[in-house]
Amino acid sequence: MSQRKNVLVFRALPPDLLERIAQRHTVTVADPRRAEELPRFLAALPTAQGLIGSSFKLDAAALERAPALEVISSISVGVDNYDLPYLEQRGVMLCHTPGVLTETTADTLFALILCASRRLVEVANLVREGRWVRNIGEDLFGWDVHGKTLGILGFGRIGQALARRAALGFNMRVLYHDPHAVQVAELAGQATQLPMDDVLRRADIVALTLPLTDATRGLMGAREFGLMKPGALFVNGARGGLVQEDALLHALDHGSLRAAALDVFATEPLPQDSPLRTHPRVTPLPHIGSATHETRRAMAELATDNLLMALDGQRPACALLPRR
Ligand SMILES: NC(=O)C1=CN([C@@H]2O[C@H](COP(=O)(O)OP(=O)(O)OC[C@H]3O[C@@H](n4cnc5c(N)ncnc54)[C@H](O)[C@@H]3O)[C@@H](O)[C@H]2O)C=CC1
Ligand SMILES: O=C(O)C(=O)CO
Repeated sequence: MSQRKNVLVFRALPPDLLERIAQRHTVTVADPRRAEELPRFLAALPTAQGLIGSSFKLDAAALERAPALEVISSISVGVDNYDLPYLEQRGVMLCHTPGVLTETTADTLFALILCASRRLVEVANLVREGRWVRNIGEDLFGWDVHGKTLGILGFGRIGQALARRAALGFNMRVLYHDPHAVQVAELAGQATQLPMDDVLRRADIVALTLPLTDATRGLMGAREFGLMKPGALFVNGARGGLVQEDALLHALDHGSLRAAALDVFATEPLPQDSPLRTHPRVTPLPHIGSATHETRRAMAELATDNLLMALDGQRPACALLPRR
């Protein structure tokens, strides 16, 4: 039996998974985003050997307070909340949850495309608010999705799952840009790799499915929105920091972007005074890409497995750091 260690759980876990961890290790549960739990979180950091959670920025300054740390098990595939060079230099293991959320997140992205194109929220509100008093007219018509060209920036797990839905289910042409992508057999002939600017110029719908890193921060700015086709739809299901939000708003109000469908924002939760919250041509979602019962459960299970393996001195398949 390996040594009992200190685990700090910084996001709610299902009780049975918490119990699995508690059978082997000493657990503190404290969500630093709740003001009343922050003192407990800070008090547990100095002795924590394992951290498990998500949606909280753990930068070098925060992690300096955790000198005993051996592993962070993130309940997410995106790892932009962590300072990777710092973790690497300290030799802290970082694990994440790739794969188990791919299909659900691609479903969400496709739902966003359909929602914004067919103006589903707008017309549902019309019915709810008792404003459906005659047949709707052209002012509320939407735009077809089938047969259009979808541009995908980031052709990894989620980008490819989105492409499958588009090409195989909706007869769409798929253009993508990804410096590291390999063509997937089932999409051969239906998805074409192009330079990013060409994807932007030619797509009716542009979707972001790439990670937020120092190299991709602010990727979509005035120049990039300016390259997009007049009347195009912009969809972000990856990270808000990929987009210069002022440039997006400018493209909506003064450029020729038709609409934006966004699951993610530079600051989350979206501030009350953000113009993106109420813009009539923005469909905003509260970062629900992976938020189904089944998928969140699968993510929590995988993250728990990763944590327990790492604390046992093994390297889980989902370890990103230390690099091999
Ligand atoms: N909205 C939500 O709830 C969710 C958001 N995400 C976000 O989606 C991202 C992607 O997830 P996966 O598909 O699993 O990751 P992945 O690693 O399988 O795919 C990302 C792809 O982006 C590519 N890429 C990197 N830099 C690029 C660039 N400059 N231009 C074009 N492509 C570039 C990579 O080569 C890779 O193929 C995550 O990092 C996360 O931030 C993931 C899950 C849920
Ligand atoms: O896993 C991620 O990166 C998310 O954004 C939430 O599922």
